[in-house]
Parts: sequence; C-alpha cells; structure tokens
Amino acid sequence: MLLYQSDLRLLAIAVVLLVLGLYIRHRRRCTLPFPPGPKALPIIGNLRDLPQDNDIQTYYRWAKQYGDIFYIEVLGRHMVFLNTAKSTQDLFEKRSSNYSDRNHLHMINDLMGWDWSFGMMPFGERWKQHRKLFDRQFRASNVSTFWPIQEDRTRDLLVRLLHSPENVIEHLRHVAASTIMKIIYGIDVSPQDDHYITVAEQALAAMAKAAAPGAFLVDFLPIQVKMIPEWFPGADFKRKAAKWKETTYRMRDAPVEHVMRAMSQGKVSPCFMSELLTSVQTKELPESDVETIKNSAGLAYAAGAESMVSSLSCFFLAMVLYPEVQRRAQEELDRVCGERFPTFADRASLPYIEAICLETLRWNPVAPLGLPHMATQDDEYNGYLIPAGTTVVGNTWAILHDPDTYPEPMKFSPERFLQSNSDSGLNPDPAIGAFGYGRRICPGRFMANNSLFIIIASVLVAFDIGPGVDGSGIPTPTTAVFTNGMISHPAPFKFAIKPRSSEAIALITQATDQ
Ligand code: HEM
Repeated sequence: MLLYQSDLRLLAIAVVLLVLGLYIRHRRRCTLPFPPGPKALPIIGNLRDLPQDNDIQTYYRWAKQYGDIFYIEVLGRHMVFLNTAKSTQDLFEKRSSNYSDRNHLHMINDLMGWDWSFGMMPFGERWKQHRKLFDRQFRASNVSTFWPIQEDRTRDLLVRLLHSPENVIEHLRHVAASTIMKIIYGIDVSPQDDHYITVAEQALAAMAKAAAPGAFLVDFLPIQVKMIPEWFPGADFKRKAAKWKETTYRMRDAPVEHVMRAMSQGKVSPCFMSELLTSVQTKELPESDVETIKNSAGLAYAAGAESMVSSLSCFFLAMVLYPEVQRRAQEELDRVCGERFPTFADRASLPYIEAICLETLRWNPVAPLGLPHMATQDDEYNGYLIPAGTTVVGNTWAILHDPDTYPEPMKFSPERFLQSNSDSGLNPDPAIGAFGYGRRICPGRFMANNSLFIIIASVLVAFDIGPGVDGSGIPTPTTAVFTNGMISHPAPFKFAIKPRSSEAIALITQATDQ
C-alpha cells in the first residue's frame, strides 16, 4: 500500500509525540520521590532499622507514622509496605499484572531445588499453568468434594484430644498433615513418624534456614557466584544446598510414586493427583501437564500444613483467654446440633462459629506480612516512584489491626463479624489480607476455611477449653504472645482440655466406631 505525503507527515508527528511522551514519563519517573519512610544510611540503607526476627510491631509503628505506604531500602534493594486495604487493592488487585511477581532467591530456587514450587515462581506462563491446575481442584465450587475427608480427620482429632489432651499442638499438626495428604495423594499417614511427613518437614526446615534474612550471602551476590564449584573454598553453601536439594525432590516425588503405584494396581483412592492423572490418561489434559501436576501437588503440604496449625493454635489460645466467647459458641452449637456432631450442612445455621473463624484469621494473621510480591515494571502511585524489582509487602497485621476498621483490635471479638455489625460497612472480611492478595491470593483458602469451620465447631461440641492449673489447682495466668517470623504461632501457653460431659465422650467414641 502506498503512503501519501500527508500520511507520512502524520506518522512522523505520531512517532515524535510518542518519543516525547516516553521521554517526559522517564524524566518524571526520575524526579519522582520514593514513598516516605525511615531515613536510610549510605550503602546499607535501613539495614540497621530492620527489626530482629521480622518483629511486626516496628512495621505497625511505621504504618501509623507514614500512612498508606512506606519505603525502606536495604543494601540497594527497594522495599515498599502497603498498610491499608485501599493501597493493597489499588496495587495488588487493580494493577495485578505489575504486582504479582516474586523476588528470585538464588539459594532456595536455583540451588536447593525449590524451582518447582509455584509459590515462588516468577509471574508468567509457567506460574499460570500451575496455578490453573491447582485452582481447578481447589476452587470454591469444588472443595465440597473434600468434606468427607475433612469430617473424618476431624473425628480422629477428637479421639486424640480425648486420649492425650496435653499434646494438642502435636494433634493439630497431625490433623493438618493427614487432611492434606489424603486430599492430595489419597495417603493415610501413619499415626506417628510418618515417612512422607518426616521428609516434608526436613525439606521445610532446610528452607526456613535458607530463608532467614541474610542467612546465605549468595542471595546478595551476583548471579555468577552460584556457578562456582562445590570444592571451591567458601563454597560451603553449595554443599549444603546439594544435600538439601535431594530432600526437596524426595518431598515432591515420594508420594507421587505411591499414587502411580496404586493407580497401576487399581487401588487408588480418589484424590487431587489421581483425578488429574486420569484426566491426562483420557487426554482431557495434555501429557506435558504431568510435571505441572506433580509440582502443584508437592506444594500443598509445604504451603498449607503449617498455616493450618498456626490458625488452629490461635483458636485454642483465644478459647483459654475468652471464656465468654466459648460459652456463646457452645450455646449456639447445642441449640443447632443437640446431641450430634456438626456437619457442613449446619454451617448457615452457625453464624457465631463462622464469626469465630473470621476473628481467628484476623486476630493473629498466620502470615503477618503476607508473602512478598515484586513489582515487574517501574510504577507511580500517589505521586511516588515504585521501581521495577521492588519487593512489595502487604502489611497484613497492620491492616487487620487498624482500630478505625476493627475497634479494639487486640481483643478477640467474633461479635464484630455478626450480620448486624458487618452491615454497618465496618469490619470487612479479614480473609482478604489473611490469605494474601491479588492474583497470588492463597488458592487453598476455601479448603482451609472449611477445615477451620469443621474443626472449631466439632471441638467446641465435645470439649471445654480453659486455662492450665498449677499444682494447687490455681489457674495459670495466660497472655496472648505470638512468635515473629514468616508464619506466626502463639508462644507456648498452658491450657486444660476436658470433655464437656459423659455424653460428649460417648459421642466421640460412637462417631469413630462408625
Ligand atoms: C489458614 C490457613 C492458610 C492461610 C492463612 C494461608 C495464607 C496464605 C498466604 C498469606 C499466602 C501468600 C499470598 C500472596 O502471595 O499474596 C498463601 C499462598 C499460598 N497458599 Fe495458603 N494459606 C493457608 C492454607 C493453605 C492450604 C491448606 C493450602 C493448600 C492446600 C495453601 C496453598 C497455598 C499456595 C499454593 C500458595 C502460593 C500461591 C501463589 O504463589 O500463587 N494454603 N497462603
């Protein structure tokens, strides 16, 4: 097609305008300030201001001081904290294509073999494929298929609590692990020292060591450093990583081998793995998805087990500290369920239990600073520059303890989520925040939420939870103290768990005999 002179002139003008626009944008970006934040020193930036162990109180204080958003810089790395529901929505939701990436961790991803975990994958096609498969099984409309497993595992928890109430945390670990392993692989884990769980816990312990800030300098050095051979002086990190990598892969592969064996013998229980592998056999999914299925399954335990233990332990602590909440919940359960255990069908009739689940997620969010996202491109927000590569943190603890949104935020008060109170527009659903943000929001949230509901309701039907007592029977004072770190737990506390009545004991025994 021929271009006329006037067309050429128009084209030239358009090109000039485009270049000018890009130049102005670039200049403007160069002159934009970073968001406000504590003053940084040359080279080390705010390294010395960083709280030990990720202590959330410092980030809470900075949120109150600087408002919606603050900025810190550590050894040349940019970090932005979003402290309000609005700023998380503006960036993680509305600009999700720019705020769904993750920082690349050389030690964990490249050397320890966690590159198969889509929780840490960069935002892109590979991550989308994994996420799509995971969502297919864990979407809201599919999670009711897990109910029978969740009810069965909950009954097992009650028996354990009846026989050794002093080991509550161990029992919570077991219920979280056994539920996930059954849903994902159809595996019934052994009551103690299960092989799959032991390997998974070893892999996660190694990851936690490597994830501690500054644990391995390789994460701060140029990428070429990871190429040096294991025998090289100072390459201790490579030897450690090589050993840990074996465990990372065992964690992913051992349960898959079990499912494939069971499938070939026609003995498999329906589960995440078997359903997806069957879809590959029937060509509903392509053969190339097998690796993606393995990877997605492998992440479920890593991402879900510890989070469930954390939130359930918070519930037990809350029951020790707030007996009036427990009484009100038991009144509701007695009215609705009488002499039987609750089921998922009762959920709509148990608004107070529902409110306890929400308050548990809010009161001490499992991941107080979420899981950091990363900005892919330079961006401008409220007149501030957020450069490409910035680590962007949803300051979940600060958001869920904002007194304007949640009055008396330190108090465990399920009442704030009852219909009449939430109609006021106050108290938005804390699941937005507690489960993360935007496209990276926790894909296990619907299933996790159901587990919380059925466990909390069943435990309160059967047991009274109260403070521990000393040798003379005097209740031990308990306070709400929580650990720091990526996943926060209540610090050890004393408690007493007793069956509510002889009828409750009979109910537990009968339910498990069926
Ligand atoms: C109370 C329980 C749980 C809480 C509070 C929780 C919370 C979170 C949070 C805060 C994130 C980070 C989201 C973000 O980057 O913005 C996350 C990610 C994730 N969670 Fe959960 N989680 C829970 C249980 C589970 C369970 C049971 C599973 C699996 C069965 C699971 C699977 C995942 C996965 C796969 C990711 C990574 C998502 C991605 O990067 O695309 N979670 N979760």
